[in-house]
Amino acid sequence: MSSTDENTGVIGSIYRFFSTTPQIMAPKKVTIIGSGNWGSAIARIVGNTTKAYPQEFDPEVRMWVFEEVVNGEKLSEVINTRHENVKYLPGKILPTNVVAVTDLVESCVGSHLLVFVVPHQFVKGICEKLVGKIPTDAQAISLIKGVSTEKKGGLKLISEEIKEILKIEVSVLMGANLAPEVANDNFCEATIGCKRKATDGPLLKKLFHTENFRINVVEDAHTVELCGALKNVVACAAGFTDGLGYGDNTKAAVIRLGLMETTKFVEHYYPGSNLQTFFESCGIADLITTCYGGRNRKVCEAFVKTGKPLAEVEKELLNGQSAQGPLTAEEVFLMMQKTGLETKFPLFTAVHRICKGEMKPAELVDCLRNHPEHL
Ligand SMILES: NC(=O)c1ccc[n+]([C@@H]2O[C@H](COP(=O)([O-])OP(=O)(O)OC[C@H]3O[C@@H](n4cnc5c(N)ncnc54)[C@H](O)[C@@H]3O)[C@@H](O)[C@H]2O)c1
Ligand SMILES: O=P(O)(O)OC[C@H](O)CO
Repeated sequence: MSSTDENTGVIGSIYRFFSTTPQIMAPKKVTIIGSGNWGSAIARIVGNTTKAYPQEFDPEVRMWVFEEVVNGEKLSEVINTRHENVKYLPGKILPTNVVAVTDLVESCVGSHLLVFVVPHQFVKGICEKLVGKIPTDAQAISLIKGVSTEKKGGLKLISEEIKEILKIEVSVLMGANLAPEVANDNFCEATIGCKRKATDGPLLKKLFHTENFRINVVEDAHTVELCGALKNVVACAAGFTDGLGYGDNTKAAVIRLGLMETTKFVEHYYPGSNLQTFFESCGIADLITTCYGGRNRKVCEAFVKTGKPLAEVEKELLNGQSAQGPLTAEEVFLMMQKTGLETKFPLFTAVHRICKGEMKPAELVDCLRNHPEHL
């Protein structure tokens, strides 16, 4: 269009109308990528908030389901007819506007808000399948607690992995959120880490904030995400000390030393983090809940008590759910090893070595006793 067309006649009027009138945004379509224990619990919230804010969100929420057959029935069909994820969140009804879709690409086509909530080892493969299939102006929020499985050294967050592959903005949501308790509508808090807090924060908050799920939005997204990932490693240590028969004082020491290592780790990889972020739900609160009530704790306690391999106890205790701590401990250890940092993080390192059978669980307490925080 020439500058003359912009200023004169009917075309000029139309041009001026569209360039001066605020754009009416179409309601955004939301897809939940994942339908495990947390994916299903969050679908109960997102299904309701999208209905409550029709100007902001399209009320139909698609949920990508990794198909499996449960008691002779396809899980996706059970979800779409009885509105219950009978395998990963039995006994809790999902809102009827949450629709299970088994084709990943189909579940995301036209969606402007992608909620990633799968065990972290599956993220890369999922994102690669979505390249070129989602709107270029889509954004994502990751609820995944883990780090990238990329093993070439250096640290890569899950949000960075998603952003790198899909070229979209990625925020995170972490917090003290045991899925069964959230699905029970018990009061709790969560933290959204959003680098574009002013522009994206309000919409993301609307998608998750409810009476019983209180959201705080902060800009320090790297810290929020790393707190979520590393607390799973600390939870393993808590499980080991539980398995060894130590009490709550020992667990409190695990939590405190785990927090000290977490702050140091974040400071090493993302200098300039905000100390206040560790006092959000994603920080100290998640450490507490996970070290008392989480699956990582449970599996690691049973590992010590039974002497069975971790994979076996996970299978026996979690019915297809996944404990992310041992894998995260390995990924974190490999990153630290590259730069000779492992001695500075003895708790993280010990968790990895115990999971791998290179160290006896009982040696963890020596490691806590000689922790650099006591020197
Ligand atoms: N469960 C919780 O209490 C909770 C709370 C907060 C955050 N999180 C985090 O949320 C993320 C997802 O956890 P979750 O509890 O929803 O999952 P989950 O532990 O219930 O994992 C099972 C899910 O993995 C899927 N799956 C299995 N094989 C797959 C494959 N090859 N490809 C893709 N998916 C596959 C299953 O279909 C199922 O949906 C994790 O990072 C976890 O740390 C969990
Ligand atoms: O059951 P876990 O150990 O995966 O922990 C679940 C949540 O992350 C707790 O906030």
